[in-house]
Parts: sequence; structure tokens; C-alpha cells
Amino acid sequence: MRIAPSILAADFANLESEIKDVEASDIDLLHIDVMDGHFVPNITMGSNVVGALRPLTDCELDVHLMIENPDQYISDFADAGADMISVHVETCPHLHRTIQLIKEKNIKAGVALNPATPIEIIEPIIQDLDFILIMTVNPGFGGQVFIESMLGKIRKAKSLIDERGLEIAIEVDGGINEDTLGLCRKAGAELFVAGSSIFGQSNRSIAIDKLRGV
Ligand SMILES: O=C(CO)[C@H](O)[C@H](O)COP(=O)(O)O
Repeated sequence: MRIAPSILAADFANLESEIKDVEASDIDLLHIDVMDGHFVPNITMGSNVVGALRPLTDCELDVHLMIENPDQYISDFADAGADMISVHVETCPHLHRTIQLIKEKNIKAGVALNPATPIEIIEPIIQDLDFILIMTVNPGFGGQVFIESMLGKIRKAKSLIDERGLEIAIEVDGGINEDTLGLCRKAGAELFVAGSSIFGQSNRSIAIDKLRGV
């Protein structure tokens, strides 16, 4: 199991110390939410933030692009230091090409799906993916309530992967806490994005240990 603190819930005025704080708990990656105010109703950060964070941490930088026309920006995020990039299937009419653009940068490629998007949509290109990001809330904001019906989608994704003998990680994002992490893990997820349940707590190390202990 890998835990990816989502910096969306961190104190932006003190990002460096926020990152050092969670890094002390031996986390593997940091999740960076990029929102454009078009695909999702919120605006967050661009590749300049990824570039600023890159020298501050050895963690993998997991960049989640919640933006329209992601093809135009993949190179910027990869060059800024992203180790993994996920794009939303809902924003990619030429998804195969978009995935290849990420892979050409020699980083991990993932596809994210909104709660209402069926998992079967990625079947034709599943073998090209390094990870699948299943949104367990509607993207746009932190601190939302986990949508329990997504557990069925996680199970279906796991079956699609296992039937083909593929090694693709299932990542979940949204409302992940001590109560929901275990449910997602049992359903087949192994990479857990957590914002409020880590950065929203005064002691991040205890918060991460609690998630790990699930
Ligand atoms: O992608 C996101 C929102 O679109 C965030 O990563 C996600 O919401 C994490 O926040 P929390 O753990 O507080 O739900």
C-alpha cells in the first residue's frame, strides 16, 4: 500500500515545511492536483509549482491533470519534474495518443475517471497504462464525502487488470480516510490519495500511521 498526501489540503503559504512534515513519515509520493477552472470548477496550480517542489523532495511527484486539452501541457509538467501524470478520460478524445505523449517522457502514465464514467471505457488501451485513478468524489475540491458506489468500479478495474495478467496500480482519490481506505484496499486499490485526512490533522505522522494501520 502506498499513501500519497494531496498538497491541495496543505498550507500553501508554507508548502516546503508542509512537505518536509509528511516526508518525515516515509511517504512514497506526493499528489499534485492541477485544476483549470474549465474541466473542474476550481483553479489550483501549474507546472511552475511542480518545478518549485522538485528540488525540495525525493518523493515521486504524482501529477493529476484535471484540465481540458492536457496534451498541450504534458511536456511542461514532465520537464518540471513529474514522475507520474494522469489525465482524465473525459478530456481526451484521442486518449491513446495522449498516453503515448506521457510515455514518451519516460514517466508513468495514468488515466483518471470521474465517478459517473464507466471503467469499461479504458478497456481498449488498458495495456498501455501504468495506473488507473478512480475518483471517489467528483473532482474539483478537497474535503468531500467518499462515494461508496465507487467500490464496485474498483473491483471491476481489478478484474480487468487481473484477467489480462497486467501490472497496473489502482489509485483512489477523494474522501480517503481511516474508514474508507480499508474498503478501497479490499476492493483492489493500492495507491491512496489523502488530503484532508493528512494535512487537515495537526499531527501528520499520527494521521499517516492511522491510515497505514487500516
Ligand atoms: O483530486 C482531488 C479533488 O478533485 C483531491 O486530490 C482530493 O479531493 C483529495 O482531497 P480529500 O482527501 O480531502 O478528499
